[in-house]
Amino acid sequence: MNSTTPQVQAAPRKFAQLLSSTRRGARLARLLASEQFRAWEVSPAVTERGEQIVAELAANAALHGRVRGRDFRLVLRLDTTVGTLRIAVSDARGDQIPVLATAPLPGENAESGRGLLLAQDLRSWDAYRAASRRGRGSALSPARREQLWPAVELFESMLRDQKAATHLGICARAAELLTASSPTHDHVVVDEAQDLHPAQWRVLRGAVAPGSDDLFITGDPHQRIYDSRVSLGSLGISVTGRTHRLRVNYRSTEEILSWSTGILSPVTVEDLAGDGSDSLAGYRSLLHGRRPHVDGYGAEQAEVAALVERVEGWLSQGIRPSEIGVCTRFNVLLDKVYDKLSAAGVPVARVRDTPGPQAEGVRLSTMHAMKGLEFRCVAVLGVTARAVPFSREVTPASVDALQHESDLLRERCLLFVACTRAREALAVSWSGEPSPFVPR
Ligand SMILES: Nc1ncnc2c1ncn2[C@@H]1O[C@H](COP(=O)(O)OP(=O)(O)OP(=O)(O)O)[C@@H](O)[C@H]1O
Repeated sequence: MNSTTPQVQAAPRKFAQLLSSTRRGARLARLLASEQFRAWEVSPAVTERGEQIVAELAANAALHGRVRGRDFRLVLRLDTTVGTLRIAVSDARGDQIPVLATAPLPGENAESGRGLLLAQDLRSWDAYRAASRRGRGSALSPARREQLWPAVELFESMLRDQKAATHLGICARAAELLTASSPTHDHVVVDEAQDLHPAQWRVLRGAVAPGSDDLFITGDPHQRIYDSRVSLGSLGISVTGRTHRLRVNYRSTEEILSWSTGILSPVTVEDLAGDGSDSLAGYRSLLHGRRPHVDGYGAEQAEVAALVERVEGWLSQGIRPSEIGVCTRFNVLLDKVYDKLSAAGVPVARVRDTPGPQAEGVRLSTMHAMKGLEFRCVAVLGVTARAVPFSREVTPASVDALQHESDLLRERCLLFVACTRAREALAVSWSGEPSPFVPR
């Protein structure tokens, strides 16, 4: 059996069909899936990927898992709780279970461990075989690398066939072109540096010649919400003796700041340059206000109802709707908030629709999209043990203990980012069991 899960937002549905283990059956699987995605109004981008996945898995079931007279099974499922489309193809050979990998495949976003290929700019089998994971994450054995390499080549050839490229692939190519040419810029200013991938750093490094005023970099390692661990020195960016730490916060009140700092206080965070640890010691605000409201509810409905009341309370104090931000881990809960606030006559606007500063409406956003924003009042909803950390985003400790810790830290930072968007008032809530990251 094979399965995979591209991301979408859709209502809960299931489709299951038995098909003959033949080329014709595999073709039919693709057509049926395509029809089903259309009926479910799945976005064209996800439909396209979904069709390819069904075609690949069904072809494998017909080719490698064939048993005369037995069908293979296609199951499509839209999961509303987290907004995923799950595709499962079970071949007819239930007696021959494939060997499961004990470690996850590398993703795109880290210097070592996940994303090794682009992070270290590895272009050939020889380079991949010799690459070091720099003591982070569990090492991949030569045998496992040998298994993985054909998948890398297959992926790249599929991209070539479709004349497509990944974002980081384009960065790698851009860096290559810049390295081969003269620098294109005199100065480069970088913000939110903590979330840049090594492939993106290489583009910036290539754009400007090393010098005293080459790169001006700002970032906060406590706000790292993507898996981008970087050693700037190894990318030719020297920061030693050139850094300045900003310790006064002019955005949030001391009450909001010290409560939010409690989210990160149990852990150590690697510094921006990737050569040591950073801390929030001495980080302070000159502003004062009320302590954050931190509340648990028995059910999500009650939590959303309380949010509506809280927003109405803020509005009655003369705060404009656009000065209020509401965020959640997932769009599913955000949709419910949207409906309830609208039903109560409160204007709303989604951050993903990039409303201009003049646009009316309480801003609704996922925690990820809150990065870099600020509001007079912020409500962070759905801070449950199930959502933060979100287990599907966390590598099991049994697979890779170091990656597990790193994934948990990223989820912790996400909550920190969401809470520190508030200037004057912060309300944090959940229903059922609270997130273990909520300070006690
Ligand atoms: N020296 C200052 N005096 C008064 N207000 C300031 C000062 N510096 C910044 N601010 C205010 O503090 C808030 C945060 O500033 P800014 O967005 O530059 O911070 P930041 O470090 O980029 O934050 P983050 O990385 O968390 O998004 C803004 O509302 C800004 O106007």
